[in-house]
Amino acid sequence: MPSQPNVPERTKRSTCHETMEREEEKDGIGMEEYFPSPSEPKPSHPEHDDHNASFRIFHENISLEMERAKLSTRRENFPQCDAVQSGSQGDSIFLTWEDLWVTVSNGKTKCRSLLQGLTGYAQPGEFLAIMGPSGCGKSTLLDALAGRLSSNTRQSGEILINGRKQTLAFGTSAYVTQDDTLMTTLTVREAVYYSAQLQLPDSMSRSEKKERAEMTMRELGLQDTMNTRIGGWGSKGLSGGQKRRVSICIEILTRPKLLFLDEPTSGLDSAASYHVIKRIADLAQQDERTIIASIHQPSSEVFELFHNLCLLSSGRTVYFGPASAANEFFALNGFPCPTLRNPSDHFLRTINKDFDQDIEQGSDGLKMTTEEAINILVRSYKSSEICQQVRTRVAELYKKGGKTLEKKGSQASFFTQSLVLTRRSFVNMYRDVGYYWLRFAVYISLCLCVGTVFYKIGHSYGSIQARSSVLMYIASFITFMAIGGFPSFVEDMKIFERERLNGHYGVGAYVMGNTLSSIPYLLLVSAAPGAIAYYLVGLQRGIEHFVYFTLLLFICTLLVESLMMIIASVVPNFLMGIISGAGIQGLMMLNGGFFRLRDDIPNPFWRYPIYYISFHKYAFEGFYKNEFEGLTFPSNQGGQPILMSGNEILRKTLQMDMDYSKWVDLAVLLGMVVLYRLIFLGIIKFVEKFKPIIRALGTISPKQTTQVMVNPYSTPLHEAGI
Ligand SMILES: Nc1ncnc2c1ncn2[C@@H]1O[C@H](COP(=O)(O)OP(=O)(O)OP(=O)(O)O)[C@@H](O)[C@H]1O
Repeated sequence: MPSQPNVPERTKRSTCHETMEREEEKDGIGMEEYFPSPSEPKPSHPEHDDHNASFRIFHENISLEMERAKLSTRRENFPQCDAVQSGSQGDSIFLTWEDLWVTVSNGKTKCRSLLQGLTGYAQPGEFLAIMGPSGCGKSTLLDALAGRLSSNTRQSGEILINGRKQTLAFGTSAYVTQDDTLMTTLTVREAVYYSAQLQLPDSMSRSEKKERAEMTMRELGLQDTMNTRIGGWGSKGLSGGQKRRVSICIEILTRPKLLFLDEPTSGLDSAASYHVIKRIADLAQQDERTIIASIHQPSSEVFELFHNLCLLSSGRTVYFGPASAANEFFALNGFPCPTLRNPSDHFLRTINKDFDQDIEQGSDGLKMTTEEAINILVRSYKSSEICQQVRTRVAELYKKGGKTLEKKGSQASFFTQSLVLTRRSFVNMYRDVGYYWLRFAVYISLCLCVGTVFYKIGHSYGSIQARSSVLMYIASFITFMAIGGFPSFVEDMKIFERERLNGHYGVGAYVMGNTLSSIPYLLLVSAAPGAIAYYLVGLQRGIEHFVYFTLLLFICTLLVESLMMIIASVVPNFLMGIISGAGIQGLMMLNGGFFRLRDDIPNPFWRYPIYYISFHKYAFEGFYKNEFEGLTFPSNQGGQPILMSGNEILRKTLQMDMDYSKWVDLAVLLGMVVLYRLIFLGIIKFVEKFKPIIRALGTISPKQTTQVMVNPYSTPLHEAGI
């Protein structure tokens, strides 16, 4: 039996791992009884002899499989696949993880282990399948390996990429997540083609990119749905399985060196599953890519495409090794797969403890609970030769080392990325009926209402009050309505996050595309409804006044959208985001100088910082100056008919800053738009940068782990000399 280095004293163990270990032991069945180590002499008994003989054969088979796996990675000259991959020979990626624990804490005392001391590897040319019952930790393992664990988790153990501690970010790997985050308004062809343009190098011609996109779509069986819109809530388009294939298609366009797939076959029928997995397995074998995928219920044909299998149950390794040897491992532990059952079904049924079921073991049909069966397999695996070989391979890969990963990301230029993103975002917006056309209709209706309520406002004394009200309504409420775009921004942010993490484009190009694409629409909603209100109300005549009015309305709407983009990047939740946005705007509106004149505000906090950073101050000033300057109104003071200039009203009655022109107000608002967009850029750029730091703060080093929650296999293999 392989000795486990540095097994700590039981007394030192923390509550969390202690409970877990006790769970393992409570069945009271020693694994040696079921799956003796080949190195241990056993009493001579015909049955034992048979068992030992088959056991030896099993280990020989496994050794052969492992050797075959090693040989495949020793091939020095990886084939050059095509111009796009441009990966120099030998720059493939291998991953090793050792004693990997992931925990979440549900409070001060409770701690739950999602992954418990996993060790394994994934190497070029191989497809590693992660299987196990729902909730066993497959996605958590993928997230941990891809460096994408959520911040409430704690990780310990070592994950090495090419034998070094380095991060996988922005295009060094691709990750097809469990959820399909796609632009619902695009057709399949558009979605894939835009992605190809974003990711593939400028040196490739448009037709080559198109060809690559079409070929990949055909490989994934999407040829009949190319012109179908993806669809989403309220507009049915593709089926779940078709969306899954679009997500995979987008990520394999550039043939990434390391590909993570979380349940790539969910929603697919068995034939589609086979073809999709076959394509991915081909990618691994022919192109020497490293593929790690979590899979539910593969058919036997699909199962045969896996090189290695990692079988998990409640975060523990039930088996890690050649997929072809898993059946024998189960059989030797007394859980042979019935002749007519698919091996993967059999494995999952044996280790799924979510449902009450009895498992029969061995030829005598000894009945036991699933929990007991899992404990037998987990212990048997830990002490087995194959586990030892996996650990040896991990140590070998560690010693072998490899290249430090270069920052990859998109191979298209900033200009191409910005252009494609602008175009894509524009297409997405104008096809979005709710965001675009419904909002437009509401703007038109509201402006018609404004026009009819304040129709032909005139120049009487009373029109001063009416003018102030209508302009205040336009400056605050009409611009406030830009908040309605928030759900689209949240969806955009989800797509951005996926594409950004997979290195499809840079943050700068995204912000540029996002800003440019919204300009035509915002100009339209400012000009058309604005013109209706302007002329029905009878605001000051003159093209200059109308142009200023439209420009100001446009800048204010752009500003509110920019504010909502910032909120969407921080609070990616519809309800919370809309409430936060409304709250901020309400605060700014209140302190913008209309509801209470600046000098009358008693609290200096509202009177100074908030008043000056409130964009409503500049919006009110701009609209008022544009309207009142140059007009005269009769005054009723003392019953004498005196004419009062608009400037006087602004200065004396409304206490507005008249030291600068209305164009300065417009310029300040434009500056605010730029500032808000820069803040948005900073957040999405630096939040990503800070994530590894936040994660690192949450990461417990192996040393701390031994102190805090003693881990039975905490010494790295290479340090242990394995
Ligand atoms: N960030 C987290 N915080 C709290 N619990 C988590 C977190 N991530 C995962 N879990 C829990 O860990 C367990 C494993 O989750 P995971 O998503 O890895 O399972 P899975 O094997 O991929 O399941 P499925 O096949 O159903 O997708 C689940 O019980 C889940 O609730």
